[in-house]
Amino acid sequence: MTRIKCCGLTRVDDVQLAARLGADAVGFVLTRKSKRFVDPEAAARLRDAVPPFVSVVALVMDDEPAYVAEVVRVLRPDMLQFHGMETAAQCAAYGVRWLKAIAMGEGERALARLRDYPGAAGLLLDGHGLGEQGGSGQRFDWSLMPQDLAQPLVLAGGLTPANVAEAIRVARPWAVDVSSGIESSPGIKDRDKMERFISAVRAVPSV
Ligand SMILES: O=C(O)c1ccccc1N[C@@H]1O[C@H](COP(=O)(O)O)[C@@H](O)[C@H]1O
Repeated sequence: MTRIKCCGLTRVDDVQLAARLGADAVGFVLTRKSKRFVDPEAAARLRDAVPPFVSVVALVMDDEPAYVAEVVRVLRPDMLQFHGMETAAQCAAYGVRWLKAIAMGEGERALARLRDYPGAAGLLLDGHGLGEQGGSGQRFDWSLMPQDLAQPLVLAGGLTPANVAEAIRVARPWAVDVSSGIESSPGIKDRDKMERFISAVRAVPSV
């Protein structure tokens, strides 16, 4: 069964809907560089709407260590997602399990970076280019998804209700992560798109 993370939530209703529909994780974007930014206190209020057994992921991107420490203190996320140029040592500095996003915009050349984060709980392959911002709906060549890594891989970037089943068949990820593909506008999730996305993932037979 492919796990599902819905990212970039800014409203309690969307958090509750994602959980009701069966999302395994919800993501809050804590970096001010994003159109989906929520501050640590607002994210903590959203967290209070997350039921048991649904994970809370806090996304940061090349943010100051003091700010990331504040996010950890106020929000108490289950996991941090580093979406910038952070090193493994920087990601590991907070005593919280972490995911590292790998920018797959340059195609095959990006694969070398997958070996740089042995301490990550998982690696998230996103369609943006190195040094560019994620969450922009860009996809990459799913056939580049490695099948021989020990760490769980999360597929992200430009996933939608219409393409996610095919993406899973090609890339065979541990989990998928979606933001813009289930939105009506940045940070505002669309009920119908979220329902169709989660149904499409669940309909793919396990391998
Ligand atoms: O969602 C954002 O605003 C964001 C900002 C900065 C870095 C990453 C961001 N989102 C992450 O990007 C991927 C793909 O998103 P999309 O489905 O293509 O819109 C996903 O992991 C989001 O968590």
